[in-house]
Amino acid sequence: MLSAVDLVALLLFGVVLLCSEFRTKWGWLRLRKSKALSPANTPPPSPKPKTEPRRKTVQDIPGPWPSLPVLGTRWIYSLGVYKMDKIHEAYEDMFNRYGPVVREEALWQIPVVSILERSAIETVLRSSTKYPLRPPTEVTAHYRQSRPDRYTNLGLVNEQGETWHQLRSVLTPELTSAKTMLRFLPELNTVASDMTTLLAASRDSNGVITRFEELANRLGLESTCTLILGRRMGFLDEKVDPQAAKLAAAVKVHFCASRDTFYGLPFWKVMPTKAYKELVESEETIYDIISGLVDAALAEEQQTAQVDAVQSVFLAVLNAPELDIRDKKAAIIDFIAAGIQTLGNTLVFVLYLIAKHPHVQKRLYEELIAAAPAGSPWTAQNLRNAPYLKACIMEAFRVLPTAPCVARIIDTDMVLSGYHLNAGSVVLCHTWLAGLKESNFPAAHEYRPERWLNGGPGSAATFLVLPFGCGRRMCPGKRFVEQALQVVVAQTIRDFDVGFDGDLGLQFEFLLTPQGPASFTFRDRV
Ligand code: HEM
Repeated sequence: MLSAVDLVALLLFGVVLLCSEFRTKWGWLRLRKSKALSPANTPPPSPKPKTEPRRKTVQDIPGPWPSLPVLGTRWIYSLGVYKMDKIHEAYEDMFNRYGPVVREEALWQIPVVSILERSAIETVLRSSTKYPLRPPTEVTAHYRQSRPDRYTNLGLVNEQGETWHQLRSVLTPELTSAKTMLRFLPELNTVASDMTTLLAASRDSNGVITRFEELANRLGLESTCTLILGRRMGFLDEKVDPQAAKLAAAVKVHFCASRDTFYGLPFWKVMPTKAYKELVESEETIYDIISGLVDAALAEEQQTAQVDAVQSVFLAVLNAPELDIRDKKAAIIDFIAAGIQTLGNTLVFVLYLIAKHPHVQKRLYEELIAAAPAGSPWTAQNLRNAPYLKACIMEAFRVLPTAPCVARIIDTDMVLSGYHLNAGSVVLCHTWLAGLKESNFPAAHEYRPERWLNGGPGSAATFLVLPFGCGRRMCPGKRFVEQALQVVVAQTIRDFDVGFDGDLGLQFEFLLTPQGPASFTFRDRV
């Protein structure tokens, strides 16, 4: 039994820990930035006339209340006000309650500002500097720091500044290159055709596949591995590969644990909570499985010494002279892990929206068979002749994006929707919810791919439909994902009439995900 003194000591210990190395990284950044702008370092302001209204600051932004000492307002997700797996609904509700700017407070009562107005989103995203800052997933950063045997840095997703820039310039040129994607296209055709064979084989007698999301994740894994490792892995074989299932499950747990530690109360910083333990376990499973794949690919590479056209990303990463082998391995692991669920989710959303709009599916099918009759491959030219296909995918990104907002730590002071924010503030740009406002897109809640034809919907799209983020921190997988989706959706719609009964539910798992089981029907085209 703990005595009162023990309890007080424990409490003090917790507070000391929280105050020291476990303090939120962006909190320090914010303090550093604000110090540079503090009165001691800036010339005294010129006296203002008494009548001038007081300028509104971050403290004036409305939001959930009360903000608890140290813990801020994160309790709203832990104490039942909002559900952790429905955070997308929580933001919609908060914007309805408080208006287009909402302030939450993270640990240490650091403000996290959510914005909905197009002009405000544009101001933040336009102000991109040399090293744009995105708030790190602190829990991953914390875990990686505890494993120097595996990681020398926090990885491309979580690093900032010079280190991020160095990783980005060394690791991504091959992945983002148009040439790489062109060389990859024939291989992608075989992946897509294996996917449709798998779909045909997985149907019941009514053509129904009850857990289509699992097959979509296998497609994400197979196509990403083929691109990153330069070889086929067999994850689309009819028999479920236990390793693929384990990996996909670990990625899901990883996203959920990241969500729970990000939005929940930050006790994981002082003791290993359930979410933290899940994160560590999933991170290790992902590392071990992908590391095994990388080692096998490396061994094969040395035996055959072949330089295949589709091995360019793998070789480019492995041959990067500036990097430690731990960095190379971690980068390959991160790329593969980044591709599984993101691509899988997006495929479910795109096919769902097409299935729910038969006139869209009909028009798309007609375009596809005209561009590439059944049996012919998807070439760059065929795909150029399929603008409606691209419009269907783009509109799906607007209506149901996998990444519903873009996060930034602003690096200059700015005025957003009338509030003055200091450099160092964390801002969440809610591009998805903004893209569903009538003022930005007419008939905003309707799935209308036509709006993307003939020049597209104009300026509203530039900063609101950003499925891959924007600027220098934009997703390096963008080109690959766009091409993979085009080929797989084209192949699927050319081979099957796709149907979906009812409505697809949504879950928030750090990403927007379909709430399984997602039941699709795939009927052969006659
Ligand atoms: C549908 C699939 C995907 C979606 C919707 C998606 C979305 C995003 C978004 C929104 C960001 C943040 C961008 C920003 O802050 O401006 C991002 C970053 C990133 N993504 Fe993706 N992604 C997808 C697939 C992939 C794939 C396949 C890879 C790897 C091959 C990948 C690797 C990364 C990396 C490494 C970053 C961090 C980039 C940096 O900070 O410099 N993603 N992604």
